[in-house]
Amino acid sequence: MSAQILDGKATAAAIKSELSARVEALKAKGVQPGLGTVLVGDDPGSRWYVNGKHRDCAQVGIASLQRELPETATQEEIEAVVQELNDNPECTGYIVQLPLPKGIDTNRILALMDPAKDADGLHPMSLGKLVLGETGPLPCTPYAIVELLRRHGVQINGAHVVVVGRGITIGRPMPLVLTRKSENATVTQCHTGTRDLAAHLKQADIIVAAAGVPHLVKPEDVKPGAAVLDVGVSRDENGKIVGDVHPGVAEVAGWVAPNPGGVGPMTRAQLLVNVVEAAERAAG
Ligand SMILES: Nc1nc2c(c(=O)[nH]1)N[C@@H](CN(C=O)c1ccc(C(=O)N[C@@H](CCC(=O)O)C(=O)O)cc1)CN2
Repeated sequence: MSAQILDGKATAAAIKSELSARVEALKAKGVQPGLGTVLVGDDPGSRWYVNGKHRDCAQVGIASLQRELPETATQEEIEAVVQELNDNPECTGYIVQLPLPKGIDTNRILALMDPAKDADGLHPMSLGKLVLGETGPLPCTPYAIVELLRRHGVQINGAHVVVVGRGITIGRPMPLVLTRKSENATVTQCHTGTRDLAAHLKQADIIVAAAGVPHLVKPEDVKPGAAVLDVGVSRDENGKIVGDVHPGVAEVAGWVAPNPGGVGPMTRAQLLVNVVEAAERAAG
């Protein structure tokens, strides 16, 4: 038996169509949402993600403000762009594309952003709100994962979720999102230093694989019927994505979020949700 697909492309398209109506309603009140992006350096993957975010904005009626700096940009030059977006009234929300080049203090850049314009949920104040159970923007990929599961009817309430990874955009915030009363999951956080990862994975109703280790999750590690979301990105010698989940897992799991085509497109859609929600909050 083969797993059902958690189709991120189709689900993202549905979310974007819902957002178009909400953007129209904002415009009718005289509010034009505008997403800013800060891209530093020439990593082709980051450029692709940022261009995709602006294509999405055009589709739903959100204005775009694109800022680019060379790989050699200094901390001060990046901070000047962040300050400009903080002060720019046309920018209602923005993101700094990660990772930043080596030598740049990422946490200092994130902390300098106006928290009211944090579209990524990665400002220390937004992460603090998440810990405290207050309303604020959620980090886009954890938000995307919850929404992808919810819209496919996969039960999160009471589920045992094993998250593999501890990076800033997924692994760290994921358990905070899943253990909120509204999601009510029980979470085990694993990472590349976990002893006997397979024993933890075997217990999971839902697996979120975000370690960046090709084919880390193998078919024999997965409980039959579990939902498995592949969020790891490694590249083979031809530049093709190799995920954290072995293709054979689809024969054991009940649900699989493929990579590409699963959580990635949903991450972009949830960024737009954050932009629209912030504009709605500001419009009152
Ligand atoms: N400031 C941020 N930086 C990064 C984030 C983030 O949420 N905020 N997440 C990732 C990159 N990312 C968004 O920025 C992202 C990753 C993947 C996709 C996506 O649609 N992927 C496609 C495949 C694309 C390919 O072939 O390379 C898919 O999964 O189908 C969108 C956005 C790190 N940085």
